[in-house]
Amino acid sequence: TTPCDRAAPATAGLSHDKWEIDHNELMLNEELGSGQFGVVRKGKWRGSIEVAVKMMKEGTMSEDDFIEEAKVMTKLQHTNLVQLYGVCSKKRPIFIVTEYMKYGSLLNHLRRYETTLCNNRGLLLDMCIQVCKGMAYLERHNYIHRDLAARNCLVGTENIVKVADFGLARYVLDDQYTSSGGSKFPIKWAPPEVLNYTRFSSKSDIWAYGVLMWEVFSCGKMPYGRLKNTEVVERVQKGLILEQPKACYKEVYDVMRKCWSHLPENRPSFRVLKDQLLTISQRIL
Ligand SMILES: CN1CCN(C(=O)c2ccc(Nc3nc(-c4cccc(NC(=O)c5ccc(C(C)(C)C)cc5)c4)cn4ccnc34)cc2)CC1
Repeated sequence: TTPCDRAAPATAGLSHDKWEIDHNELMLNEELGSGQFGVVRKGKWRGSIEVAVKMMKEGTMSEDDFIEEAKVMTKLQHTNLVQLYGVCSKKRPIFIVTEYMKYGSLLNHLRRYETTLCNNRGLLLDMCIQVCKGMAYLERHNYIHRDLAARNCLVGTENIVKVADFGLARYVLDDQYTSSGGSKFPIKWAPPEVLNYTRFSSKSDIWAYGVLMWEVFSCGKMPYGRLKNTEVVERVQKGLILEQPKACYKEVYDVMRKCWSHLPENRPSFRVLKDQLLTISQRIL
């Protein structure tokens, strides 16, 4: 028998609905911030496990569909994915309980530690590779993120970076966020086929990953600066792409440009990208 090389899922041993967490086993502590769905708080589960708890504001999410999907999400387990431990769905608001990441979003981390990080290109490349590993795992499981960006990745101890909120975008009810014409739609991370037909795929995640790499090597700058969404759509349709960040290796920028190929089929897969980035990092580090 092959040794099970993965620790038993943290949700193992729960009630028969192993994705259901008993809210009596949760203790809520300080607020970590608020997102699309309302407040997120730090917490303790079963007295010792540090968790982040998203308290879903009523009417912000199609809850029943999400609870159904949570069963699948809890099975997605990788060192570079923020682990979904489960949900408290027996009462409203529902809670989404995940592993806790101590240093918050990658975007805020890049901005907070810009001076040290921006001079450590090896660390920036390592962060990109970690995100790529998490995304290659999702790609292997035919799972599309739909809102990959530095703001939706999280940083833990020892500069570990994990992809968060994968697939969650499908359950947002706010059409300012879901429709490509809406004010909250992540236009600057969207490829032409998403802007024109909202056609999401792992290849649209690849485009977003290219923008995430640009964010990392720009230490948290806003892509396309202060350009309005309409101006960005026009540029992307014309094939104009983001410029090479100052701190960026030439070979790394060449990888970004491949992620921004106009046609999805001309973009690399995360599996291929991971090997390319590892080869570059071995050559330059
Ligand atoms: C007062 N202190 C200030 C310093 N501080 C931090 O900087 C800080 C430290 C750790 C943090 N950790 C986490 N923070 C969050 C968190 C915090 C606020 C907002 C959010 N984001 C969301 O709730 C959210 C994100 C994306 C989406 C869509 C569907 C649009 C893709 C919907 C909702 C997450 C989630 N986490 C999951 C695991 N760990 C964390 C967050 C912040 C902690 C608080």
